[in-house]
Amino acid sequence: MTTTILVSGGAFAPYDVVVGRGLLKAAGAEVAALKPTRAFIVSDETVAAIHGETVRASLAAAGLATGMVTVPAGEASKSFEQLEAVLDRLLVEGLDRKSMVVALGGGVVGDLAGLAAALFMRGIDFVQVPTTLLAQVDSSVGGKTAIDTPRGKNLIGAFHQPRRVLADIEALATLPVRQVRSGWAEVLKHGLICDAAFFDWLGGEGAAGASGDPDALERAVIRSVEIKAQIVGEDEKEAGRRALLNLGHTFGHALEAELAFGDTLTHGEAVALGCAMAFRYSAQQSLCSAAEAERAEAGIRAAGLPTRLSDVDHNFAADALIARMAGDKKAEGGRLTLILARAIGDVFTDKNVDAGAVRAFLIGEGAA
Ligand SMILES: NC(=O)c1ccc[n+]([C@@H]2O[C@H](COP(=O)([O-])OP(=O)(O)OC[C@H]3O[C@@H](n4cnc5c(N)ncnc54)[C@H](O)[C@@H]3O)[C@@H](O)[C@H]2O)c1
Ligand SMILES: O=C(O)C(=O)C[C@@H](O)[C@H](O)[C@H](O)COP(=O)(O)O
Ligand SMILES: [Zn+2]
Repeated sequence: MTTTILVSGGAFAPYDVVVGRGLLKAAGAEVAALKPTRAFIVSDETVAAIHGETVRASLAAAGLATGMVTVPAGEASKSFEQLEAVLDRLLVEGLDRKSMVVALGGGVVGDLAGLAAALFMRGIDFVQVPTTLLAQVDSSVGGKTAIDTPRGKNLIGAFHQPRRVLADIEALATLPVRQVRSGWAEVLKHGLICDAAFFDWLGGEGAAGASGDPDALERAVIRSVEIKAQIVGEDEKEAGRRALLNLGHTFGHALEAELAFGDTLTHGEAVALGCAMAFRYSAQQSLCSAAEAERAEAGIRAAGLPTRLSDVDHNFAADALIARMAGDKKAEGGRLTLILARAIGDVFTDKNVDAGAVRAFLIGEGAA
């Protein structure tokens, strides 16, 4: 059985997110239904070794000429170097404007392949086949594509919506537990943003998902995609409400950049820590109660995710973090923007955050 969630409402062509089991094997028929001249897989080396042949064979069986380019696994592949390598390969392979890029992998592959598709011949279609929990619940939906630079996270990119998303729950069976938890952070984030009952479920009946239970994972993916689809449909290009999906990211992206996008923190771990910090900062500013911030932190921690700077093996400097946060895409005219909380399930955008107050907060959190 599959569940289909429609993403629609903006200026973009509506598309389906299909969630279910056995979808990697069905990818050929799903892609062929979109009638491309050919399909070309972009993946990373780890995912290609595990799932590449299943998808390639499915595309071929559906009568599509196909091929594959891989990049090294990991965040470092969201780079100009790998973007250029992927684009060059698409040119060498002779893709045309009606060719389809198939992004097979986690958020790194989805963001990179999506940006390559947005740029190739000024934009060709792509399909997302997310193989991490994080990519299924978040990055494959909504059309944000990007690479990083040493100056910051996702600073070079484009909005380019996929034509379809195929989220195969079975693909998650091979995912290391650290990566399952990492995706769980973005699931928890969705509850924290706008669905307190969902947040409670994630810490109760649904908690088995954080250790890989497929039924709990499927429910978590479906609810997350519903939440994200609704927000993206209202505000594709983040003129307003979509910024709420950035809860925890202003802190989180600053931490990732300070760690040079290495392995110390995954994106999901950085978001988990960033969400806990956003709630604690909100409590410190008397925007939400201390009890609510503690409840948010407890829910994140229960999933085995970091919530404190002391959980990370690095000495962060408050001024360096503030400088990173000032370079965030939400910042306008040099003023910090943060997504803050009134309660679990009730967050808002503050575009006029006092950098001095954040600095004092960061020092209280243990930054130098
Ligand atoms: N575009 C968006 O809206 C959006 C949203 C959230 C996150 N992101 C981006 O997503 C990226 C993080 O994505 P991620 O957490 O998926 O990381 P990732 O793509 O690096 O994948 C994590 C690891 O899991 C491996 N892997 C993937 N699927 C596997 C499978 N089925 N079995 C075994 N191993 C598998 C990968 O090879 C990699 O080593 C970050 O760059 C983040 O900025 C983008
Ligand atoms: O889709 C969105 O909008 C999000 O903010 C989702 C985030 O989880 C994701 O990490 C996104 O890539 C961050 O966007 P950015 O604009 O801060 O780079
Ligand atoms: Zn994120």
